[in-house]
Amino acid sequence: MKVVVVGAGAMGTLFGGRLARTGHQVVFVDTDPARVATIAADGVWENDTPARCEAAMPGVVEGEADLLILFTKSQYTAAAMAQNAGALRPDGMVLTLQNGLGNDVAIADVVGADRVLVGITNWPADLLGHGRIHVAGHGTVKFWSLTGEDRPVIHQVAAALAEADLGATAEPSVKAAIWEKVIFNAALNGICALTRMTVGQVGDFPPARDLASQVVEEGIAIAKANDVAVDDERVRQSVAFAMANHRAHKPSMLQDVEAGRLTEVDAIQGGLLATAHRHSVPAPALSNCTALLRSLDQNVRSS
Ligand SMILES: NC(=O)C1=CN([C@@H]2O[C@H](COP(=O)(O)OP(=O)(O)OC[C@H]3O[C@@H](n4cnc5c(N)ncnc54)[C@H](OP(=O)(O)O)[C@@H]3O)[C@@H](O)[C@H]2O)C=CC1
Ligand SMILES: CC(C)(CO)C(=O)C(=O)O
Repeated sequence: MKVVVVGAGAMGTLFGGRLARTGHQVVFVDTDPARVATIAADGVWENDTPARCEAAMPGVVEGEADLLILFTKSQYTAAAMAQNAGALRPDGMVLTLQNGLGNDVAIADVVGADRVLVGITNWPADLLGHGRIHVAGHGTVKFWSLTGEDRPVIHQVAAALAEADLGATAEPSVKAAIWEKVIFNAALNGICALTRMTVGQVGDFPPARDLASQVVEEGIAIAKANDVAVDDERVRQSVAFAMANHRAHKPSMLQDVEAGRLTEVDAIQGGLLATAHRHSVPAPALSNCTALLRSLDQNVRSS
């Protein structure tokens, strides 16, 4: 396959690098000229393992790609799609495994719902420098078509990701998994970003761990009020699993805070909170975390 990875950060580097190592032609697209130049010259590196690939600025690649994998932060989804949809051949597909709610719809607005594959991943990747990542544990990928239809391309993409050792499965009931992930991220990414603790440190410190549990319980109630059949125990277990096994990982939202970037609060905590308001579900812990994260973003905007 010819694959364009839009967003050459932590996750783009992981997915693009592994696909390149299993024989796919991978082009990274990123807005940072220094990052693009470094990847074009040196390829990408996962720990000590390199992969050769191409790199380009947005809007330069045209017309040939079978698959575009979007790994920008959610606040840049619409802009990144507007700039890079032309990289796809007319029936090429877009895969989003980004965190948060609403990325799928923003992509469908540009290419049409029948060209969108949507899902989740819990691979923990930390960006060390341009084209260089550390992967703090193992993860999986689940996705399906946005329209819900079963199509051969879903299985072709799943096979390519599985062959690249990304633990991918095609999963028709992905909607519940997406909500379970957003609840997980609202709790863990938010509290790690606010406290600057790693996942393991939050798990070890009872006040932080209890706050994470409150956000999880509120998130479960919000999903159910919105008629999404999340599995309560699976959400709790996923948080406990990350606390035990992804101990050193700095969630992507903490990486944003440390780098002085805007966070994905509007797509993650904000997406859940808007749903809570629509269904009049009380969510005091989520609401307070959202206000604090939006305050951090406000600092970034005014600095
Ligand atoms: N890191 C992780 O472990 C995980 C992350 N995720 C999710 O995956 C997504 C990507 O996260 P992550 O890889 O950590 O993010 P990063 O911030 O590391 O990477 C995103 C990259 O996209 C670039 N970018 C921004 N706008 C555009 C654009 N218009 N066109 C092309 N590139 C652009 C950014 O540049 P710049 O920095 O200059 O803005 C940056 O290099 C997020 O939704 C995140 O929540 C999901 C699971 C795990
Ligand atoms: C890896 C994981 C699951 C940890 O919070 C994540 O989604 C992130 O860092 O954004």
